[in-house]
Amino acid sequence: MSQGNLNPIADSFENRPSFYIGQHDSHRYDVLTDDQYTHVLTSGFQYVTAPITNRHFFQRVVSLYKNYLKEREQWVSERGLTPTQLANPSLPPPIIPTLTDEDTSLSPCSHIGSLIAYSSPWIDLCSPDPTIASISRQVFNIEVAYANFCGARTIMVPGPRQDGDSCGIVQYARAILEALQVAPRVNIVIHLPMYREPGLEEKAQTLSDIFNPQNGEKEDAKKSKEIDIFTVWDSWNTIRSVCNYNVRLFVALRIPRRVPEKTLQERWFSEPLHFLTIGKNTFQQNRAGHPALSRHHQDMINRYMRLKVTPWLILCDVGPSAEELASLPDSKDAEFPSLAEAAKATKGNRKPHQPSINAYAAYMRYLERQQPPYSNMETPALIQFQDWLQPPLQPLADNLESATYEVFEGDPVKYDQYEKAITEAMAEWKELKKPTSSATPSNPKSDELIVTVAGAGRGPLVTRVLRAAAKTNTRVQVWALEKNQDAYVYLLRKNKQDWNNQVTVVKTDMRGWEGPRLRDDPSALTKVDILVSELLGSFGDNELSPECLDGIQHHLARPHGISIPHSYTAHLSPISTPKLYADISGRVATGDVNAFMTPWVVRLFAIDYVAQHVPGHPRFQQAWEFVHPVGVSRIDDFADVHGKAARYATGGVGAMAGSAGSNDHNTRHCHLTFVCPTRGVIHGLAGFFESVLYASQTDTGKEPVEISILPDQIDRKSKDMISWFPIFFPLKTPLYFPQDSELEVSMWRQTDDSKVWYEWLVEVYAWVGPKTRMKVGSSELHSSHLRKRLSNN
Ligand SMILES: C[S@@+](CC[C@H](N)C(=O)[O-])C[C@H]1O[C@@H](n2cnc3c(N)ncnc32)[C@H](O)[C@@H]1O
Repeated sequence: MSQGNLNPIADSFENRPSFYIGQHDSHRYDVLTDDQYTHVLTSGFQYVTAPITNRHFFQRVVSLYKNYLKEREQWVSERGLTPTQLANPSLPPPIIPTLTDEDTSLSPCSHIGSLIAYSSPWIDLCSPDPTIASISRQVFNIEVAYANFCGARTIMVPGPRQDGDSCGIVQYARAILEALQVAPRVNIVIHLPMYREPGLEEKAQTLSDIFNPQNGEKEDAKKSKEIDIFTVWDSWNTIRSVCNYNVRLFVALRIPRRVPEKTLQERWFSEPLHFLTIGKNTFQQNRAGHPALSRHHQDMINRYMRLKVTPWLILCDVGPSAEELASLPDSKDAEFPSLAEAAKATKGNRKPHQPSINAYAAYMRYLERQQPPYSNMETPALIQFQDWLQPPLQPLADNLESATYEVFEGDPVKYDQYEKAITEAMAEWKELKKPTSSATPSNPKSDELIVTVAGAGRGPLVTRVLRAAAKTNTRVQVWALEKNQDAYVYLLRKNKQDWNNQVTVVKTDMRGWEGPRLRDDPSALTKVDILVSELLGSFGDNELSPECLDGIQHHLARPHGISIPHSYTAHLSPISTPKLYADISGRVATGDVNAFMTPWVVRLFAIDYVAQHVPGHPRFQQAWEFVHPVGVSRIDDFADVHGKAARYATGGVGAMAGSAGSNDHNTRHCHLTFVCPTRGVIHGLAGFFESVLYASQTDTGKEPVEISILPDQIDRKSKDMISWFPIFFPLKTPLYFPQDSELEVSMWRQTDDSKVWYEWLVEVYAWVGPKTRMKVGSSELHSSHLRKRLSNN
């Protein structure tokens, strides 16, 4: 027998996502009684579905419709209606009367919150027959309103039975939109298969099957042999688009018997999944005859369970069956079991009449324990950040708070990489026997390197500079510059307490700094040998690192001076992210009118990268690059001639109307082509950056020291680095693209000399012949509202 393990690093202490397992019976027509409900819970489930109406209501609706058909015949025989008059669409339609207590066993009970109300599968909201469609909508509205009255929080609605019939799907979508208004508090969850898997079609008979069976046969004949695995997603996309990405609209995804290809799995991963439903026929039997899921199923479920809001699981038609529940003994009898019952129960190590644990639920519990434990990147705090929109920091315009610096400092990976880069730079400085800027005519052999940390914050990079110097046995004079007056106080204190007063702390904007002074002769200015800065944003240059470094690079010793970082690049990839789109739409509705014109910092998670990697067109593509120091700077040349106090003017007009063009060298433009073999919809562009902190100057084969937040590079270049989340450039309107399309992304980094901002546009081209592309869609030109000011006042 296994003993409880008290070792906190033992397996049993590792955290994993929890499974919340429910039970659904497609042949259940009434809400479970209290005893039945308890029975299901003790069989290993945590919640159940409950039909909103029962067979009595179904019969009533069927009779009503039959009577209506008879009535129409009477209109012909008794009132003499001609076929033309009978076809008049203004003839009275059948109206479903309100529910009676015989029509439903759902009521506002204490556990209503743990019941998932299930709307009737026999209606057909997509029916081409206007009468059946009308009856279906009426039934649906009656059910939704009643479940809402009872206090149900979630209503599950069987999805359309077929895709591709645009008329039916749009009718269905409209009905869902109405239901969201009828029930203003509940979540509506559409129960859909991942794809139309042959043999797993919905079996429940609908009004259309009863009254218009020939329509169904026609549809069957239309079905092609080839399976298009994206048709269900197409239907879902129509439904949620008609419902304006309502945040109360979710998917219950039926897990198929055959796990589909990754592209489809990822597409559903990005959608608002509330439930994963698994039918009995998805399970296989293992050698011992117990239910089990294939490795592919396990991997897919494990992935979906990593979502911030983990989907709930519903096992369908796996028991306890309606018959078993109907034959439960009276709860009083249960207290007095027969001898045979008592003996059986003792054998099964349970109380008499206590049900045995359901084999399917037990297997799911086993899978719950088999999930990989949460990794370092899945701490509760980091999980909370998933898909959470933050406006980007503006460290130049705003002064950061201590707590924000503390968050930066919590990530050792960034600082380790910086330390590595500084160490290499110092070591190679010696190896290459470069002169130092501390050398003077009176002390020409001075080997002290002048190192400046520009934008020192609370000083973590200064500490790393000192460590690198100690490691490489390099004598240094360190300067720490910071424009944030509060952080400056912190730096002064740190200098006394931790750095032994060996750092010169200056409160200044780096662009206005006079430069370092010689220790031997403080009246003389000198140059910087190594300039360390970390002014990088999620898109590299979006926190104005290029402009800030422009203003200090003239202090760098030429030709030997080194900037760490040496360079940085911005990268893009188009993404589907319905949840972020819904979130941003909600912000616009509540007054943030520029939410779609804001590049958001966000830990992208429930997203689908729609572009595939093909030769010449990777999934993540570089937008542009900045390299430091810049070899020629007109401002620096001007200052050399006229002195720093003289104001540089180009005398020209830059690329922007009204600008002089003094910052035009920091504008950028890119035009990128992404290839999408499968169809889909995009909601914006994911942005990333990488940076070469230091590239060896001695050994050309040596790997540069880099940091990267690119999903396909981060593990190689700076594993587990959490200092930066990606950036998201949203699109105001979701942009649909057909299969075999190309997404052409244009982006600009713009400046008018006083501000910097981004503009972006996406166009869709579809291949319509071996050599012909046709433009089939475009976004509008977006321009970032949060323009970064180049001055901090
Ligand atoms: C992203 S923080 C990095 C802070 C610190 N180096 C670290 O790694 O924790 C950037 C810092 O640069 C400072 N900063 C930004 N622009 C500056 C400028 N033009 N002159 C001086 N400091 C600046 C900000 O106040 C902030 O403290």
